[in-house]
Amino acid sequence: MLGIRRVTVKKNFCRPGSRGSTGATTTAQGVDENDNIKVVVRIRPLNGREVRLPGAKGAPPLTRTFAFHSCLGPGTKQADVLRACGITQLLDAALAGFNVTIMTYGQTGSGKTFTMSGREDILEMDDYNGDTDDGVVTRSVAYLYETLQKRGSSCKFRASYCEIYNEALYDLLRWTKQQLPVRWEPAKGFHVPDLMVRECPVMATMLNVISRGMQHRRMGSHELNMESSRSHSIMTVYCDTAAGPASDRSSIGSSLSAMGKISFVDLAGSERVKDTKTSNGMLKEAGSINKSLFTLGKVISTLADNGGAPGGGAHVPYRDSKLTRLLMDSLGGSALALMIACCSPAASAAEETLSTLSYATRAKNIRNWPVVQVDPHEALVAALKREVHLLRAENAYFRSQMALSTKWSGAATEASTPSSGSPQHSRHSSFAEGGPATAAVTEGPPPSADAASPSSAPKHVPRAAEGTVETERRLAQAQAMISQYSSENARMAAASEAAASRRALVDSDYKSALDEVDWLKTRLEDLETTILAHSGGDSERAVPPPAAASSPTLLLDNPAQKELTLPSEGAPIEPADVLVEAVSVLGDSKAIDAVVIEAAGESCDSVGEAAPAEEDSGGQEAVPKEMTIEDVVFSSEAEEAAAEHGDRESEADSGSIYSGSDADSEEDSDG
Ligand SMILES: Nc1ncnc2c1ncn2[C@@H]1O[C@H](COP(=O)(O)OP(=O)(O)OP(=O)(O)O)[C@@H](O)[C@H]1O
Repeated sequence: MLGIRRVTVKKNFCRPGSRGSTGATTTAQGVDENDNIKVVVRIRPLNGREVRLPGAKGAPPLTRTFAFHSCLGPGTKQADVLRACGITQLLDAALAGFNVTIMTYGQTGSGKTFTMSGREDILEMDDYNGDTDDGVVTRSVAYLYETLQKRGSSCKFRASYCEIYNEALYDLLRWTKQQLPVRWEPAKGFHVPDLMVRECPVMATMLNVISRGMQHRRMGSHELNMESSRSHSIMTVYCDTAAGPASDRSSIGSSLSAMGKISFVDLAGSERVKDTKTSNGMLKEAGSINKSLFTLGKVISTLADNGGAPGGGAHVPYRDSKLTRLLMDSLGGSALALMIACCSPAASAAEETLSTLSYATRAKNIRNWPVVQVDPHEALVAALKREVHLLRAENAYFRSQMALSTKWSGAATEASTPSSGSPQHSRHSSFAEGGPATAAVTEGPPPSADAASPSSAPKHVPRAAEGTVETERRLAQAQAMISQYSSENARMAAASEAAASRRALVDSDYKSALDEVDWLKTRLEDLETTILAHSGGDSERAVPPPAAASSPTLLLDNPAQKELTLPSEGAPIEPADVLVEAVSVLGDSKAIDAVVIEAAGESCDSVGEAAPAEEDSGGQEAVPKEMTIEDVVFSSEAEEAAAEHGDRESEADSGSIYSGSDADSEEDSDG
């Protein structure tokens, strides 16, 4: 655990819906024109098994201070959450045509589901009539219907409920094990075409949707052997406001329908994989959850680093996971977003709490560009502009990736010729040499008006009744650009993937080499230990070994060959020194091609230098001309094997000064 003693969360420096830190003006719906994601922290009460983070007793605590839009302590009631988080303003905005996302984030057991859903199981009871534990979803739904009733306006509500588990998306209103695809369409952005969307003319139907979704979530977790806490759930309420009092529509400035929607997202636990009890089956699950959350983190970081908008040429990896595809509009898009970061006050959760707060702090920097979803044509133009912008950023990203790959593959890429016709070459040529699509995109007319960044997007969409021809022209232009970018990006994505897999191959080779080096080091250390043991340990090593009669020797434990005579004359070399040096050579060069042996101020290479073949005194077989690391290692293995088989007697018989540790130590101490 980190040395965290206390995490202080400062309360309320900017109330949601009020004039924001950006200084932007606030509309009638309490929505800033350039509205950062709102982040609220909720800390749940301790449960009976937990211990609070240590207070100020004893050593002064290390304190990290965070600031959020609002902070709800353990005493906050469920009934107060809507108001304290500014959710009622977001719901009003949804009724006025904005897209709204409310998500809970935090480690497992931190209170995400409690905050979002309360106890949804009781919704299924016949006599349900509201409950003190009701969560954000149920209370929001009640607020929506009540507000409409009070205003006397009409709104067509529809709802869908889905779940992402192991990067597979399931419909919770029509539970089957069938996975649904996520698709992109200019008018809708990323969406799930086959998801069931149920009309909810009355609140009871909406509550039924919620309870049915929860029921299927539980059923899914049973049938797919999953834990619901390991999945992301998204409940969406669509609000199509057709008509109403003029006051409701004044800020929209349109007599057309407003098409708002609210997505309630209960994210999977953010705890790290190492903390999950991972059996083999669970590893994939943890990885997939992490992939979604990891990608969410990357998206948030990229957006936060780019001033909150998907501009600045940075590639925002929305497409890397299903979750981020579906949340694309909520992060740096035209939606209003609220993140409720849930934390545990327990000492055991301090590290995760810190991580959650850091994550939430980054999310706070993301700026969205709320746009009322009013006119279908204008909405389409806005969506296309954003798509063009994102595709352009993605295009630039793939180009940089391909440039890297090209540089990396070097000679191999240069060697390919136009006539080779290999897929690799054709991909390369379309990128580097400018295929037709590339040329069309990069050399085409500057799409300034149609591919403007979100910063130049209209803050409020003007009436769509006029300028239909112009709109159609812009639509056609944007669609043409998108298809160009899409096809080019698809080609480059494939090429980038191929390059990545080649890189992965090399990485894996490199890793194998490193593993081998590690293994060799271990074996060398084993050998050193064995030799030390045989030579009587450190105390004996302090005593210089007796001078050899002729040349330095390094012992091998092959029973048939006990000594290797080195080519140079001089004092015998202590095996441990030789081995230490060998290790350092391996460590430095990561190559197993030489062992430098230092002895008596001299050095000689034992590997690569041919040592004269000699017969040992026993007239046994010749000593090999070269000694390699493998020789040393294998001799160690042979020695261990010999030791295991109680073969030490024969080693002692060989007359080696390093064999037969007992005998040696006696000899040395005598000496
Ligand atoms: N604010 C709170 N007040 C009282 N009890 C709470 C509060 N928040 C959470 N709890 C309780 O703590 C426990 C864990 O909460 P919950 O299941 O919501 O966590 P979670 O973050 O959704 O976990 P997971 O990711 O595993 O689903 C539950 O028993 C819940 O009732």
